[in-house]
Amino acid sequence: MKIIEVSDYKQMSVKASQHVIAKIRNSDCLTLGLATGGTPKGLYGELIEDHHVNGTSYKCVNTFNLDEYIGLSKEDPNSYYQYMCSNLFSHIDIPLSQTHIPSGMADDAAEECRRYENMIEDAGGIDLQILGIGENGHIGFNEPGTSFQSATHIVDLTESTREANARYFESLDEVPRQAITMGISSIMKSREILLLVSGESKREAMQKLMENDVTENFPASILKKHPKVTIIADSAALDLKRLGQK
Ligand SMILES: N[C@@H]1[C@@H](O)[C@H](O)[C@@H](COP(=O)(O)O)O[C@@H]1O
Repeated sequence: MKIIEVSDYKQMSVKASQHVIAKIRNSDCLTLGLATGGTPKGLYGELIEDHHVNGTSYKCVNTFNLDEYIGLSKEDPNSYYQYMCSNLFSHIDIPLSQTHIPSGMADDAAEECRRYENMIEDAGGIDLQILGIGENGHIGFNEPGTSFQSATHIVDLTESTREANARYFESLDEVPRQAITMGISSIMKSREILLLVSGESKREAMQKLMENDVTENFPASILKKHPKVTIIADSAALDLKRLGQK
């Protein structure tokens, strides 16, 4: 894992956007894995600005999002579909038909998981996956204890994850209890991974990621086994002195 330390959230977003833009510009056709949450919002803002200023085009980019809440329709303001439209898709030239997010309203959620996993495979896999990390080490919505072999699947969200995400909802009661998420094996199949980590609330997770063994109790630890992971972390999330790296 290569770690790039940046001063703050803005610099993390700028650095990440440079990485993504270079990748888009250097490929004929790119498949991006996208994340939601507060962390990648700044990255998406930078991509939008670059699209307007420098004209980077997304006409040949395909996207697959990591996850979606079960029970929220595409129209729901808290769905990840809406998040992606308002934070990125509506502001760039990507055809919506090339963007993919699991459906949280499928009659048969298990079938939707299989369909989604197959779609990623049929598209030739993910070239670059953007990831954030939960305070408990979750990636996508893969909570501690998730099998490293897991493909796209249905998850019961932990109370701590529901509480962490409650800030986007009117109340904790409104936060869905389940989600569809790409599995750990789906994420690990990506050819490259870019993990973004910002803020003091992620410091403990970052420390565990650096120091702990690879264990299903801390899902992000699997990233140590991936051949091409770059972590861009700000100094609030990194405490390099404590980690003995400075
Ligand atoms: N499913 C998402 C994850 O993909 C994200 O990484 C995590 C951290 O969110 P934030 O970036 O807001 O801290 O939150 C959610 O649970």
